[in-house]
Amino acid sequence: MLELSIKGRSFGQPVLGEVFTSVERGDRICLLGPSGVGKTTLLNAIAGLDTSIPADAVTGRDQVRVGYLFQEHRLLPWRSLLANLKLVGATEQDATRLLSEVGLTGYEAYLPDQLSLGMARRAALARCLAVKPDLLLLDEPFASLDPVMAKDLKMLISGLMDNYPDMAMICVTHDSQDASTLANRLWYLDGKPATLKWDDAIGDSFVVDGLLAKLREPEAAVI
Ligand SMILES: Nc1ncnc2c1ncn2[C@@H]1O[C@H](COP(=O)(O)OP(=O)(O)OP(=O)(O)O)[C@@H](O)[C@H]1O
Repeated sequence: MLELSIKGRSFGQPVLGEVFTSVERGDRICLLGPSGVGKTTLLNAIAGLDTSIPADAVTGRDQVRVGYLFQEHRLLPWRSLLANLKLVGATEQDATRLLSEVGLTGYEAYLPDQLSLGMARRAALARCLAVKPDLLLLDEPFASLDPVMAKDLKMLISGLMDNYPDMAMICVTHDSQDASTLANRLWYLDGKPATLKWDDAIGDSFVVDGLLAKLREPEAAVI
């Protein structure tokens, strides 16, 4: 679906190094890596938001609709949830259904600021789905949520991925458990400049933890 041949990205100093990989339909990728390594930078490059990255570094993007769940919800605060979804092209019926899919039936007329953080994030997720994405980019969707809300959102995302089997997902997280709950593939980004030190299918959390421990060893091999 997408071929990445990113040559690098610097902000004064190099952040991303070469990233060559692909994303296929149905991929559920967890993107892990140390804080500040360049995970959001990579998502922005994939989404086409970073104009410093040449367009031909991500082949196939013209045919791929992207839904991007940013760290902050970015809903228009003066519009109702229903109106926020309609603004990106959803019909009234689809917007109502999507809000129901994320557990927000009854909140259609609410403004984003009238919601809890977890609810606002679910509303933003519904807006992502309203564009009928082929690729869902999730940037730390569970950050700042209490454990119960985070678990609910994880189950919601996992269920959505089952309901939309052709959709691909790249989810940035700091929690290796999320990789085994949500993903079938792991990207581990590390180094200065950062490259993918691991890009492969994954198994359970025990395997992920062991793998990450190995990758974090200073002499870890670069793939
Ligand atoms: N617009 C920008 N201008 C200058 N520096 C930037 C910009 N965007 C990112 N950076 C720098 O690039 C590096 C990588 O940032 P990025 O947000 O991609 O990391 P991250 O892995 O997503 O971090 P975290 O896990 O803490 O969210 C950081 O050192 C950051 O300061």
